[in-house]
Amino acid sequence: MDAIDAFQDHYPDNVAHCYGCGSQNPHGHQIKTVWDGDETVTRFTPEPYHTSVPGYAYGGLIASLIDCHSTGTAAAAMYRQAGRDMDSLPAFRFVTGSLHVDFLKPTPLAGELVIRGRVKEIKGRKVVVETTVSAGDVTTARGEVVAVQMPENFG
Ligand SMILES: CCCCCCCCCCCC(=O)SCCNC(=O)CCNC(=O)[C@H](O)C(C)(C)COP(=O)(O)OP(=O)(O)OC[C@H]1O[C@@H](n2cnc3c(N)ncnc32)[C@H](O)[C@@H]1OP(=O)(O)O
Repeated sequence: MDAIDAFQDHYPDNVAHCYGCGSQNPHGHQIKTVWDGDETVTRFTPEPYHTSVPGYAYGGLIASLIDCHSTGTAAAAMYRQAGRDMDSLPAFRFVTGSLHVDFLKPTPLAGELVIRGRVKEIKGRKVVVETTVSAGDVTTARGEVVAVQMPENFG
C-alpha cells in the first residue's frame, strides 16, 4: 500500500483491529480512505479468492468495503465538522448501526474498485453515508450506512 495519509491510519491502536479497516489486522482488507473534496474515496483491488461467480467479486466483500468506507467517512466527517485533527482526543469512533446494499451489476474481480462516499446527514451521534462501488465507468453497487458513535460501554 502506498504511503497515504488515510483516515484509518489515525484510528487509535485499540480500535484498529477491524477486519475491514483495521491497520492492525494482518488478515483483513486494511482499506485506506481519503478525502476528495466533499467526497471520500477508497481504492481496493480484489484478490482471486474474493470470488463469487467465477470472474466476479463476492457480495460480502462489496458490503464490507461499503461498511468500512462509510464508518471511516463518518469519523472523518465528524472531525471535519468539529474542526479537529484526526489524531486529537477524544477520538470519534463509529460502528455500523445499519448497512443497506443494492447490487446493481456484477462486480468484476479483475482490476481496481473505486469506492466513493458522501455524507447525507450528521445528527447527534449518527452519521448517514451514501457510498458507491465502481469498476471503471460502471457503478456496480450502492449502499447506505447509518454509522453511530460507539458508546463508551460498547459490547
Ligand atoms: C477514529 C477512530 C475510529 C475507529 C473505528 C473502528 C471500528 C470500525 C468499525 C467498522 C464497522 C463495523 O463492522 S462495526 C461492527 C458491527 N456493528 C455493531 O456491532 C454495532 C452493534 N450495535 C450497537 O452497538 C448499537 O445498536 C449502536 C451503537 C449501533 C446504536 O446504539 P445506541 O448507541 O444506543 O444508539 P441510539 O442512541 O439508540 O441511536 C443513536 C442514533 O442512531 C440511530 N440508530 C441506531 N441504530 C440504528 C439502526 N440499526 N438503524 C438506523 N438507525 C439507527 C438512532 O435512530 C439514533 O438516531 P436519531 O434518533 O438521533 O436520529
